[in-house]
Amino acid sequence: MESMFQFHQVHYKYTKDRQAALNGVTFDIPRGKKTAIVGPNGAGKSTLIFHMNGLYLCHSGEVIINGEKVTSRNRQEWTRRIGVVFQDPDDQIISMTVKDDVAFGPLQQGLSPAAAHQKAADSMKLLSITELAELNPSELSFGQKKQVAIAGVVAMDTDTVILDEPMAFLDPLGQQRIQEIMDLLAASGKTVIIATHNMQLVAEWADHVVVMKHGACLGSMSPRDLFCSHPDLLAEAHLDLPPVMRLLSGLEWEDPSQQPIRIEEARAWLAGQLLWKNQETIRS
Ligand SMILES: Nc1ncnc2c1ncn2[C@@H]1O[C@H](COP(=O)(O)OP(=O)(O)OP(=O)(O)O)[C@@H](O)[C@H]1O
Repeated sequence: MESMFQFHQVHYKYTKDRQAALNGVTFDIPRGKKTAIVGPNGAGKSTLIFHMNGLYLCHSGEVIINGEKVTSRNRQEWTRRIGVVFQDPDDQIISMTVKDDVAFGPLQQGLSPAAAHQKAADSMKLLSITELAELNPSELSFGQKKQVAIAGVVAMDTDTVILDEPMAFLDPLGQQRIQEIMDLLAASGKTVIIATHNMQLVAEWADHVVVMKHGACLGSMSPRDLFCSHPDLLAEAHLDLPPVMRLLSGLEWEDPSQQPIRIEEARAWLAGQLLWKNQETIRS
């Protein structure tokens, strides 16, 4: 599997007197797949994301994007080529109207104003936020601002889209719409990466998962391997099983000799039916 991102022993400290936010992080993220970065608060997920589009340069180690090392010379190119939706939309929204804000990224990429505004209109339609187009972003709710920030990145039509906590503050309909858009982006061959605390979303949606804690990568694997074979890693990162898997982990036979098949296999099979039904069938 080809890698879109390779992190090798990456270190990053915000200030000299504080603990490193990234402390020798090594992992790969596959190209053209759906990856989730998980971990408790302060694990370093957002800091990792800031390294994925050249916004931050690591203090030691290397970040390789699409086979090319990120340096001070090429970092700005990655900012145009990798679309990132920040956790806080207020860090991202800068224009006086929603439509200008959504068109900002395509304009920065060099599109004509007419082409950029067409991309913006298409993107707002996709997110069902066309009615917000003429408003000033400062008048919007947090969830609406998040949708505007996502529309701005979708309008850039980059090969890789990274979303930091894409579902935070969205209502169920808004969450469903964003998940559909994440699927649409992935189905068109893009690499889609999210940082999330939502383990059900990881189980249902991701092909690959990176587990972070205290600025270190504890593991990089498929969700199935994480949830079925490495519950120890979940516990170490203070993460929970998805609700369906929690239910299955309570499944016990009173007399183990009466078990029709091995309990681990039964759980894995059921999880496969409930969570990974759209993905390759679970190994028996
Ligand atoms: N601007 C900053 N200045 C100083 N320290 C920072 C800054 N931003 C983050 N940190 C520190 O870096 C570490 C990693 O933070 P980061 O935001 O990357 O974690 P996270 O996994 O995204 O957390 P969350 O799930 O809460 O969003 C934390 O210890 C945090 O306090």
